[in-house]
Amino acid sequence: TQSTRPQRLLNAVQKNATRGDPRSVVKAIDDFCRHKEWAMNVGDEKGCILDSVVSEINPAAVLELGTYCGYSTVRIARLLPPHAKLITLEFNPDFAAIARQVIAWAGLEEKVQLVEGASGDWIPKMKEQFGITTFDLVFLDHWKDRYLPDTKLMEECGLLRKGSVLLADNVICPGTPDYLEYIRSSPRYESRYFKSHLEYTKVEDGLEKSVFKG
Ligand SMILES: CCc1ncnc2c1ncn2[C@@H]1O[C@H](/C=C/CNC(=O)c2cc(-c3ccc(F)cc3)cc(O)c2O)[C@@H](O)[C@H]1O
Ligand SMILES: [Mg+2]
Repeated sequence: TQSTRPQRLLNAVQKNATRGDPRSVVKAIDDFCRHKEWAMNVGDEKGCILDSVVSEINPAAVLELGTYCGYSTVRIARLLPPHAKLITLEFNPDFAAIARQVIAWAGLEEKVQLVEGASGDWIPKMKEQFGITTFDLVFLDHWKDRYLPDTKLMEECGLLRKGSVLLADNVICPGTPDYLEYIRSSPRYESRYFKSHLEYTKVEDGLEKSVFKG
């Protein structure tokens, strides 16, 4: 049977990365996507911006929306302090299965809780299911038309505190116009655009970093 791109990406990790070495897992995926098959990981250029935001916040509780193959999950989790937790939501079971193996290869299972299901169903359950009060950082990288409804849902569920940071991928390409309009015009957020490029290409894209004012 034909393999899928995520399966071929996982094979590249298992072939080229060292078990327990997150940096080598990130490099193996970037090499695969740059030289073999493009895939929608945040990538190395935007990934460095993600790294700097994570390091600046030093978060205890992170939520990632849209795991895909686990590239950004590994990028974030490798920088987390001991006892910090990253919860990542993924509703495609095939992608979730690949991501679990990528996260395991990096040796980061202890820091990551991959939850299979739709963000809209799980965001309201975060407190009761995982004992989360608020998130210090949320990385939005799932369907682009879900960024805005899920942000409003997180507000309603009291999952954001004064200083919580939302970091959104792809605000230019493919684009998230309704989310950008909302977050940039809302008095409850301080937003900043980090200009970059679409992963593994020269096309413009960027990350929008928004701090919740409470
Ligand atoms: C229902 C809520 C919900 N709950 C839980 N999981 C959810 C979910 N909605 C989606 N997922 C999962 O998240 C991932 C989807 C991610 C969607 N990402 C892009 O579409 C994208 C595209 C380009 C690009 C493509 C082609 C181009 F030409 C240019 C750019 C570049 C990028 O960086 C991109 O992130 C998958 O694993 C979904 O299963
Ligand atoms: Mg993306």
